[in-house]
Amino acid sequence: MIPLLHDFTDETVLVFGGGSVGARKARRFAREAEVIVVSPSFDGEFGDSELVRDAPDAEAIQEWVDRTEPALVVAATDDASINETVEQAAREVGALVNRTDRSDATGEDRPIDDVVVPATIRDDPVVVSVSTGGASPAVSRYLRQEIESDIEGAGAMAELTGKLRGELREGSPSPSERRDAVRAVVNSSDVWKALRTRTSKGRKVAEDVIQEEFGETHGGEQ
Ligand SMILES: C[C@@]1(CC(=O)O)c2cc3[nH]c(cc4nc(cc5[nH]c(cc(n2)[C@H]1CCC(=O)O)[C@@](C)(CC(=O)O)[C@@H]5CCC(=O)O)C(CC(=O)O)=C4CCC(=O)O)c(CCC(=O)O)c3CC(=O)O
Ligand SMILES: NC(=O)C1=CN([C@@H]2O[C@H](COP(=O)(O)OP(=O)(O)OC[C@H]3O[C@@H](n4cnc5c(N)ncnc54)[C@H](O)[C@@H]3O)[C@@H](O)[C@H]2O)C=CC1
Repeated sequence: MIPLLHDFTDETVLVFGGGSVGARKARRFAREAEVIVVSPSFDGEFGDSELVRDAPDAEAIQEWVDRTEPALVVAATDDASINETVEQAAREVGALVNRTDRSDATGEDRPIDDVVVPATIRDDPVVVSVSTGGASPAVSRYLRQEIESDIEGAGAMAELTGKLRGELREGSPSPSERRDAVRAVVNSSDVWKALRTRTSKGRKVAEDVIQEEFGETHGGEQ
């Protein structure tokens, strides 16, 4: 399986099943997409999702999919045959489908076939995702917890170097000088330390690193 990032802004995610799994997926996608959850009962927090109380049969499931034109359909009911119907309806319209009751782990012949939802750590705009390709979600959860503290400051670093590379692009450095300057900032433990301690010095420390880098680059070989 190959990871991709997908922008769900202005898109619809249609979730069937309002149990704890449906709720978890709904909360995740509601931060960006319009989420509609269809289920006869609801258990948990669904974020900003629209909740529709209904126990749709196959025909009604297809109608929901046709009407809402979702980018992604999540099958999260506790009924495998309903989840199968949801998957078929999603495929009918070319939507992505997430079968929450599928994995490659069991050795049974029920492959994932489409998308899995990874464990995710955010320090915006940085996002780290962990997947076991469906083999063991508990491992994804464990690694997510392990990695959480490692990426502290990464969001601030991405924002800072994003700005700096824009500024360098407007200035005179060549693309290779620019790359070296940005790499030097990202590799600098002083900059990371400044960003992690949230003193406002991060930018100043980064500028010093760039200054030093250009001094060396101009003096040495390219
Ligand atoms: C294939 C996949 C499809 C999908 O849902 O996208 C899937 C499928 C299944 N999960 C099951 C069980 C559990 N899932 C979790 C937790 C998470 N599951 C997530 C994703 C995925 N789960 C996809 C693969 C991801 C990958 O590639 O690793 C996470 C990462 C993301 C999220 O859901 O938000 C989230 C952690 C988030 C976090 O903490 O950060 C725990 C842990 C716990 O709850 O403590 C358990 C209990 C322990 C265990 O069983 O391992 C079962 C068995 C159900 C049963 O036995 O009935 C199935 C179905 C099956 O195996 O048949
Ligand atoms: N991917 C994951 O991370 C995990 C997946 N699972 C799988 O996900 C499934 C759901 O798990 P839970 O949320 O814990 O189960 P649950 O039993 O709490 O929730 C199932 C929901 O589906 C609803 N439902 C039943 N018929 C429906 C229909 N025709 N249309 C729409 N909704 C309908 C029920 O009312 C209920 O709200 C489990 O069967 C299991 O296979 C379980 C744990 C983790």
